[in-house]
Amino acid sequence: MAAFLPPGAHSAGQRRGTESTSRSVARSGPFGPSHTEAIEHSHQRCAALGLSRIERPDFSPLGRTDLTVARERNLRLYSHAAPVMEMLYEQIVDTDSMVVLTDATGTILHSTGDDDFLGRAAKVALAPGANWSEAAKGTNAVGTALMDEVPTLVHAEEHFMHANNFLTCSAAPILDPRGNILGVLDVSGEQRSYHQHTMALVKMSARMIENHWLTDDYRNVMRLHFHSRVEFIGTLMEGILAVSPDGKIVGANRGALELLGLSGAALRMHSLSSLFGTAIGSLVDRFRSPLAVPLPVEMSDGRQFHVLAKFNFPVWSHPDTPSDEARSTLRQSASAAEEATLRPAPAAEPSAESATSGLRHLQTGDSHMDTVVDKVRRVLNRDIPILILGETGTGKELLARAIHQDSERARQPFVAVNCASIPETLIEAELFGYEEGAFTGARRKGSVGKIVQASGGTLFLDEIGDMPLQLQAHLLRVLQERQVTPLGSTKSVSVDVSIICATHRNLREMIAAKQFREDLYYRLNGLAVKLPALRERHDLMVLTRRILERQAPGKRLEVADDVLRLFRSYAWPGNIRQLFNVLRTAAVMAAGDALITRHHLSDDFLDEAQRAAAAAPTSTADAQATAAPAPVAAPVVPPVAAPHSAPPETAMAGSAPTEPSAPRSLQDMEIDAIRQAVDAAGGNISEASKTLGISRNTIYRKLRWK
Ligand SMILES: Nc1ncnc2c1ncn2[C@@H]1O[C@H](COP(=O)(O)OP(=O)(O)OP(=O)(O)O)[C@@H](O)[C@H]1O
Repeated sequence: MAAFLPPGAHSAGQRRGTESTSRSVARSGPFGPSHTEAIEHSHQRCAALGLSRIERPDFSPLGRTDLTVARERNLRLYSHAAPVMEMLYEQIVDTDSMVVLTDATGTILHSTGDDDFLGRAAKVALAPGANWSEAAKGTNAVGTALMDEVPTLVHAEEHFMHANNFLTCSAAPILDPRGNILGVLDVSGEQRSYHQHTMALVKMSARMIENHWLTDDYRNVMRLHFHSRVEFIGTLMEGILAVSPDGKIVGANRGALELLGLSGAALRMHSLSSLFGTAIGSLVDRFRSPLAVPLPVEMSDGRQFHVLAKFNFPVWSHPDTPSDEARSTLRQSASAAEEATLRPAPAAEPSAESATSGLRHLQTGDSHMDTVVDKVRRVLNRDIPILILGETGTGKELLARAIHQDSERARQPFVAVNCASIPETLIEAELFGYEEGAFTGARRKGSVGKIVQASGGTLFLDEIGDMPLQLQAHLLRVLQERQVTPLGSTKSVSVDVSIICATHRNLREMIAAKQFREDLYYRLNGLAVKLPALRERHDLMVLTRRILERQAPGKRLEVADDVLRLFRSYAWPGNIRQLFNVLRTAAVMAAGDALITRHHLSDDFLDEAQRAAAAAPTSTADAQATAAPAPVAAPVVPPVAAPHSAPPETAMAGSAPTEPSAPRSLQDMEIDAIRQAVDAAGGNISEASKTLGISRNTIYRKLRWK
């Protein structure tokens, strides 16, 4: 008997089905044998985990703050997914259904759907904040799609927990161009609302999000749009490859993997010439013209595709770019060596990416940040592991990316692993990879793991403090031996990765509490730098301007004085991420207006900021003096909020008029004057330099923290 029932024949069967065990899942139900097999495997996993089928729904979703943090962490995913979710919902409106977006751990970030159904769904915790991983909810489309990493339908009684049997759910994982899971898109509905087209819609929608993500990630490198049928280029069915300036394949969408029949890891071994027998120079030549038509190419096994190249990088017009003549000679036989010849000299080609994302872009007038950047620059390319400390949202990942971007490894992958967001049981496999069939639930073909994926490039281990203790020993071994042995394998793979770690935790305290290995700590901590909290920074204005310019390019949005005062008095617990979110909303709300006022701020933020301002009549700078933040860029973990440890600059910052006046040096007063001028000029250093009658360089020099 099928444990699930075809649409329409639900009630009696459903009651019968509630008594079934995993063995009673259909041998071959209406959805086909491979579907049935996947559900059976999932049920076995759930049974092995000791889950109960009659468990009551877990109503302990994330608290509001944790959900906010989860949402903020996944803001980029949501910004790509939101319009697609809306469109998807339009297709299923009034069908007792909802659209769900989860993060990579299965935590629901957002949902949209029919009101009645949202109410029913909430009764089984199918609502934002709840986690729908298999370990939490048993077999379900989101959790099982995350385990199997493929689009997954779970219908009615196929759900492991009986409470969920009224649902039919179609979910597709959303992957980034390097194959990392970003989250899951799901349509869940009343099981009677099952429609066979739903899964196709979900898959197409996930693909749309992935394609947007890829285009966004690689807007500064060449993108190849291809298909075996020329009319499919530009549709959701097309393959997209991202090609680095030296011809390496650095990213691919799902369509590309399917069309080429290659895994992401296999594709990364290819270059443009080994794949399509063509060199990047010839594509640049051909597709420089907007009228160029797709180029037919042939793979070494005889398969034919049509290729359209898109690029917008200035690097190709650089004088060092080979001449057309040189290119045409090289074009005769496109080998990897030739591509290397085509590569412009590294020193002469700052890519468009690095033009907006390198370390210098983090220097926005805050002397703490200048010190951090200065320290980091000194160890760049020296094979010294960097440990980035700082509160959540202070820009740790951004700094790590900037370090990679400015390093000699910039052309190689930057692979980020968030040790806190991967379930503990999966971190080991995720990092070190695994052989085919290494453990239950492993993908059939095995996986190379993030360390190997980062080979030649940078591995960013975010939230390293959350890495389980036994894995710390494994990681230490890998770092010492520079060899990885995938789970279930006896063969080691040599790796060359630059390591950057980050954490908001106090690792020293964790070492004292035996939660973090001291030997690993010293291995990871070649240089520790601490990013200042936003409330400690003195470039709020510049950051605000910069973020607004990004959010509303060319609109020259200004911020009303009282809003700026509010910003300055607020403590920004979510740091730059929170500022970014507040401004993002404000920029949208202010569409058509030139000035951001309180009306454009979300009520939530306004309430909180006003309350904070009322409670603390002095400025944030005053607050800094009392909060005594930790010194920046300390060699090892500095004591967070250690009393009386304020660095000299903090003391300066605390010298607002309301502060009981301690004797101040001429130098302090000079710096105050500069800060005021920079602030009055809205962060515009040139303008401030004119007002003060000193050069821009002098301003930068004076503001640098010594
Ligand atoms: N200097 C900056 N200029 C503009 N935006 C920034 C800056 N620093 C950080 N941001 C933005 O703030 C957000 C958070 O940054 P990021 O993810 O790097 O912080 P984090 O410290 O790694 O956070 P978490 O600890 O939660 O992982 C991102 O949207 C990032 O683009």
